[in-house]
Amino acid sequence: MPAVEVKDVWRSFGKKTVLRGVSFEVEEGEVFGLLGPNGAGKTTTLRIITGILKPDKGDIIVYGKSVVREREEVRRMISYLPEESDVYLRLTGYENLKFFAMIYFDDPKEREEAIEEGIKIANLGDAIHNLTKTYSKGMRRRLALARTLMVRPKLAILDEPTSGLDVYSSIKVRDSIKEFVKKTGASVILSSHNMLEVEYLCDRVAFIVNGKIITIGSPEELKREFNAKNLEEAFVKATEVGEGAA
Ligand SMILES: Nc1ncnc2c1ncn2[C@@H]1O[C@H](COP(=O)(O)OP(=O)(O)OP(=O)(O)O)[C@@H](O)[C@H]1O
Repeated sequence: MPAVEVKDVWRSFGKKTVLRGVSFEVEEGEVFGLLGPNGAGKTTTLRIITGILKPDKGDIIVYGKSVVREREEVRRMISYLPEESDVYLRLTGYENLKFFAMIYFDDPKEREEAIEEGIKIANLGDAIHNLTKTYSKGMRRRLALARTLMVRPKLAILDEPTSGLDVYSSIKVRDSIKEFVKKTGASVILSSHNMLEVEYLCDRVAFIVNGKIITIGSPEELKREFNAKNLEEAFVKATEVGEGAA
């Protein structure tokens, strides 16, 4: 059984159809990337998988449970890093982690373990005890990622985890994601515009254009399929075909 089955998902906003029958599967322990031009429907797809948005048609099955019919059960398995996630600026990094651990866990031991895990993932050293309003963008993003992963979800959904970060912060974020998957065996679905990131992190990638999946494969398979030197070239070739066809 796949960890996640996205089945023929459709979604419109007003008259605009944004997702047109999106389907894909993600295995347990797999990092799956959604790549597509601006406005292709990546964030909408991710938000529908989390249950924040409802599909007009279709369903998503997460570890055997339907997002549409068993939303609460699914939500307990998922943790979501939105593209614009921010942290509470009047709290320290540590207090941010504690706050989220308190929302998530009733058991004090589980809470403490999550906070410890969050401190490790954020890897901010003594700055974890500083107010987050003094943090750089990269430090805030690492804290937001820590808060997302520390609760050990079975499925982490990460919307452009390194968007706007410099190369050093990006490397730290990517390494944390890799480490998380290795340690927990969880699945990850992420969206990104960064081809290097996708090649480094993702076992398989879906190219999405105009709300439709054009192709799915490992970075190596996609390069072969489009006779491309790198994923960027494969992406350009695939999306030109997709946009023309749409
Ligand atoms: N709540 C909403 N109301 C109306 N239109 C929306 C809403 N959310 C998304 N859209 C539209 O749906 C389309 C897809 O948006 P989405 O954010 O899913 O794309 P994306 O692939 O994540 O883009 P980007 O790479 O720019 O983040 C866009 O045209 C967007 O304007």
